[in-house]
Amino acid sequence: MPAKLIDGKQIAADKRQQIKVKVQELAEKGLVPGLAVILVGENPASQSYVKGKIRDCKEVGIHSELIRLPETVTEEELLAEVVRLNRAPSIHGILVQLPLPKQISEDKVIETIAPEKDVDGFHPVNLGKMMIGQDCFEPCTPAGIIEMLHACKIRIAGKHVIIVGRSHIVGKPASQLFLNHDATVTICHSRTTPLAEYTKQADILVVAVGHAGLIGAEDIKPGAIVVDVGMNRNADGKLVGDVEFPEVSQKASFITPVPGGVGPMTRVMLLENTVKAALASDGRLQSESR
Ligand SMILES: Nc1nc2c(c(=O)[nH]1)N[C@@H](CN(C=O)c1ccc(C(=O)N[C@@H](CCC(=O)O)C(=O)O)cc1)CN2
Repeated sequence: MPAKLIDGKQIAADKRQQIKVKVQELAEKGLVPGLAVILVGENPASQSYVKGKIRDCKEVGIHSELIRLPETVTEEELLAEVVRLNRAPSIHGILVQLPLPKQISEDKVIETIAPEKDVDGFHPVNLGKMMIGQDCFEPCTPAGIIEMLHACKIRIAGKHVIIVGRSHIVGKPASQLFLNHDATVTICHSRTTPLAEYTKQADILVVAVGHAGLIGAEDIKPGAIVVDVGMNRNADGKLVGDVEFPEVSQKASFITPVPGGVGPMTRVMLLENTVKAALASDGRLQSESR
């Protein structure tokens, strides 16, 4: 029987609706959540992702500011912008779109964002808190994956989760989040050989490498739950994941599509983190933020 589709687009749309209601309630209490997005340069993919984030904010009533800086901006100038936003009372969340040009240290930029405004969840303070199970901003892609599994009533506790990819944005934080949800976690990467010997053991397989066609039907066990985080353009310019969807969907029990799977969830978790940051900033409403 073919796998059930995990419809990230629909799950994210439902969640946006809930967030919109929450934002309206907060606005009535005098709190309008605010997100600042910094976009450096003209990378077409980044421009399109940022446009989507600003559109999402408008849809749910979050105040947004887009700060565009040229490709040639210096690290000092970018850091000064982050410091200004750290101090801006109407801004509760700051996101610097990645990747950044090579003259700028991404680590330095992320470490300059105030942890309480780090709605991307990339600051070492938030990553450290996540590691020890404290309340924090969880990185949007891993948090979105957990959220979509919950929405499909897929139990995580006790499952063997195999994550292929060890990036700071997805693989590493995803492994920690799954562990926090009582999964048994294995991380695989470019030096893991033979990869298929590992992926075939997964109850839940998360693939976040950026290599089209990396995982075929022979690489999974029957009934596995497959989450495809990959985003690649094929020869026809079509967006595809890391998983061979037509064949893998015949063997898996659940599968996420690309597009329409993890991507929309990443976007909606940013809105959720921004509302959380706004709530935490307001002494009157702090009890609602937990
Ligand atoms: N500061 C950050 N930079 C980057 C992040 C991030 O979480 N924070 N993640 C990625 C890009 N990204 C968000 O910024 C992102 C990528 C893709 C999507 C998405 O909705 N994809 C759609 C397809 C879009 C298309 O057609 O091109 C989908 O999968 O359906 C959302 C967010 C790197 N940088």
